[in-house]
Amino acid sequence: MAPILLNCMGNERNEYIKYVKNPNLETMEEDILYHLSLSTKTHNLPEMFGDIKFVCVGGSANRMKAFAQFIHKELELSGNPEEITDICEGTDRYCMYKVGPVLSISHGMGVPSISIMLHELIKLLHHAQCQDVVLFRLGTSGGVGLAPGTVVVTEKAVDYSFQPQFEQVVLGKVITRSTELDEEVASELLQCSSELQNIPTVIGNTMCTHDFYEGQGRLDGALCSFSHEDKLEYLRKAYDAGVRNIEMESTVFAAMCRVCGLKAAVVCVTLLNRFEGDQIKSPHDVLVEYQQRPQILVSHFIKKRLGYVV
Ligand SMILES: O=P(O)(O)O[C@H]1O[C@H](CO)[C@@H](O)[C@H]1O
Ligand SMILES: O=c1cc[nH]c(=O)[nH]1
Repeated sequence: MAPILLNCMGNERNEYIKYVKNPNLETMEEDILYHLSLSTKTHNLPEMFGDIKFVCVGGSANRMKAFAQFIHKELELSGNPEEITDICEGTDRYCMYKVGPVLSISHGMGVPSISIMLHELIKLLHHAQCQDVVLFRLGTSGGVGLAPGTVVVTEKAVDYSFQPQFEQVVLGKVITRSTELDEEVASELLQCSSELQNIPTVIGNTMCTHDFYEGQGRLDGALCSFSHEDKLEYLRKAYDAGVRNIEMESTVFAAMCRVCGLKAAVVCVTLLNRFEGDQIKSPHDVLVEYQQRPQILVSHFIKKRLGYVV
């Protein structure tokens, strides 16, 4: 017989939801999701979030608010999309908007920032007893041999040595986790891109770095310890290993979702071709339009899954 558990508001539920992999959580009276400004005691998480089916994350708070407003219109939901409220307004670390079955959350820049958000988000999905959730990272990136504005659906999220792995230091020891993403979701996204106009999309490997400048082989940081030739050689090696774009969160995103049994995809637009330069020179309106491309693609995916389009 399945064990009887109490959910976060004290009601019975009779099956384990396996999104978290931490037995300590079961013994805690209250779980405070500090950086999201939510808690199992002060919020009815199943009521607030139990119907979530899609979670979209991205670095910038403005982008994730714009995405929430966009998906609100696309799903033709009632209410004014301009009036959606930030669920995490009690903190300025992250923003979070819920639009029907879609949650849109910002994660800031880099692995430490997204990983804190993911710990609390995954616990939130667990406490809310969400089922069959798909996560997307909607980001920007530097292209490797691609025209600016190309959307890359990540096949493998790889580290600086082009390996599909994420290394985390735990109690002074390095733990290595696989960064495999969901193949079915990636191929469904590619199919979606073929049904849309003006969303040039490729599938390829995404390299995740811990820095935007030296870590991505840029010559224009405050520090630079290598030559133009060294940079091009590294980018050529990356290209030969299947890397088509570079960003700063994909490996930990893929690794944490995978361990927790959550289907996930990474969809990033390229802002420049790194073989041609380091500075992002496109005008603001062009960059805004580029950033909408992953949103349009993922919105199409969501609408297809929900039966809005066939
Ligand atoms: O556009 P976002 O989602 O922030 O992603 C990319 O942009 C930031 C660097 O400018 C890094 O966080 C990188 O991963
Ligand atoms: O070159 C780029 C552009 C956006 N984000 C990155 O991490 N790198």
